[in-house]
Amino acid sequence: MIRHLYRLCPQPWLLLRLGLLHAVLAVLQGLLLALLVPILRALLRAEPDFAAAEPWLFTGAIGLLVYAVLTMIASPVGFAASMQLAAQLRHHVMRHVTTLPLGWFTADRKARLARALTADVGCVAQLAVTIGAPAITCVLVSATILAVVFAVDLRLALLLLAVVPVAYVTLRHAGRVASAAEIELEAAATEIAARAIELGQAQPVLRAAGRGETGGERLREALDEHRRSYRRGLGRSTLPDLGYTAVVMAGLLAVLVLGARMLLVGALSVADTVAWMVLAVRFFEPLGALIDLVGALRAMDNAMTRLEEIFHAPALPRSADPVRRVERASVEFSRVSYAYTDTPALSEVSFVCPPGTTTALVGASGSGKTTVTRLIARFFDVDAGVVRVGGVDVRDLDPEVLMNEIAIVFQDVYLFDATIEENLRLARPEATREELLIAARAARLDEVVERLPNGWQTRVGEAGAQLSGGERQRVSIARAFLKQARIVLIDEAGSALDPENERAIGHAIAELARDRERTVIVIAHRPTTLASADQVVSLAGGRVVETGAPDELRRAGGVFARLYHQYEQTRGWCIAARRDATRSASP
Ligand SMILES: Nc1ncnc2c1ncn2[C@@H]1O[C@H](COP(=O)(O)OP(=O)(O)OP(=O)(O)O)[C@@H](O)[C@H]1O
Repeated sequence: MIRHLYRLCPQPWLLLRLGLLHAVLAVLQGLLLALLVPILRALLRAEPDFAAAEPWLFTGAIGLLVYAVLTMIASPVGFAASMQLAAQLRHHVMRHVTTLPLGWFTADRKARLARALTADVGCVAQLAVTIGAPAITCVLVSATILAVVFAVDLRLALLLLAVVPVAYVTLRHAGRVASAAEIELEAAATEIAARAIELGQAQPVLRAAGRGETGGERLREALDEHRRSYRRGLGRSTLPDLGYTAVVMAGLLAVLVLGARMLLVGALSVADTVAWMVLAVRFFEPLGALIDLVGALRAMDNAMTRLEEIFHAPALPRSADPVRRVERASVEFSRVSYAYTDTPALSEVSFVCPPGTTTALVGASGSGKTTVTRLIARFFDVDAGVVRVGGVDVRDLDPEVLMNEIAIVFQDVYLFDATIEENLRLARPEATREELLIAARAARLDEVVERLPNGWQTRVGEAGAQLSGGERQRVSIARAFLKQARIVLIDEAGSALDPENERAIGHAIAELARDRERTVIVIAHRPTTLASADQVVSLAGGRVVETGAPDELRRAGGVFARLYHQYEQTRGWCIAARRDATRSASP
């Protein structure tokens, strides 16, 4: 367990100091109790010898003073160690998960991550101090008393020692049972977290289906299972816990009976018998307390194992000598294949986007367009082939350099619950006010900001809920401008936006593409975006079926021509529908 903790906590100095402090306190406590032997021998006799007891009493008083001071020091050290450990662990986990491929983030793993950052880190940081330290004290107090008794009376020491292996075996068994119960309970708690997240995310769907109130069955099942796990765990732990307590109590009873018998037969003096009884009680008392600590220690060990599982999730490999400069903003796919599961999402995909051009990716739903953009941003690594940015394999590029070169405009833009300015500055925190305004103007975000009650300081709400989908996308496009990334990946909204957002976003994308320094790759749905692209890459079933200039492909009458026709028709219907709606609304 200590090795476990050391592996997880790379700077364990505070913890080490705390452990040492508690070890000293425990040994001191044992030695102070040992003073009882000479003190009682001097005082419990027909004519008490105060002079003989005096130096021991004085030593005891000094010892108690030192003990009190060390106890006072231990408390803030424990608090600081717990805080430091929690901060280190959380930092460590967060740094690692940012290097994981996006495929790692399944719903269950996200729930596990949430539990790891809250419950597991909290458990390790708190228990290492509140349970680890008392456990050291319990073991060392008993060990010191045993050593003292060895020095005073070998027979009594051997008697105490005889209890230790039996207690150890029963304690180990109780610990194992508690550990298994904790693992089961934590799995049930993680399931609750996953179902709660799912219930929150699925609210719009459930309400649309009229099941807003009844849609929580899966969460209810998870809660019931948690309750059952808890009960099962309690049931399983009761007997081993009682077994251990019985061993300790039996040991204490045997020792007390033997002490009384030795007194009666004259083998022990009254003073030694009283000292022996006190030492025996103080030997067994901490041993007995270990049963309450062992469950918590096992829980802490399990939490560390779960944290380690996250650390063992393989990060995207980093080149030992990464390329730190991208010369050209070109993007190239060379016979790229990729599969999320068994079915390939992309097969042998090849195309080139020269620097400063705009490439429109088209294809039916599920044809692999989003996967292409994810591979450029290296959310995952290809199974075969190579993705190159500026002529360099993205796996050889420094991840930070790659991310600096790329800006992504998703269809569903996630905004943080902060002000609109803070959300924009995420792209470049050091940007000047002037740069912020230029980016906002280019993305037509300035019109949105003007309308908001607190302008730039308006909070956008959780996940940006205060803004419409189109407005959120404008924030995302403004981020791309502000970042001055040379490669921009855009997933244009497929569903119809309101006319104002549609016009604004159309202009903003055209503005992005106008810059001849910038390479734009857009999953395009709007005929104007398609028509203005330098080239079109048509995908079907994860393969490239056509590449060429939009006009050429329209004349060729293939996949692109069909899709283009469909998009035009959809737009036509939308415009007609809007016109009808406007007419019927007018008096
Ligand atoms: N995270 C994932 N896990 C498993 N399979 C996935 C995942 N994401 C996409 N796929 C599968 O990979 C294939 C390509 O998906 P992709 O999202 O790239 O298509 P797309 O052309 O962007 O579709 P759409 O236009 O509907 O967004 C599909 O068969 C899809 O089901």
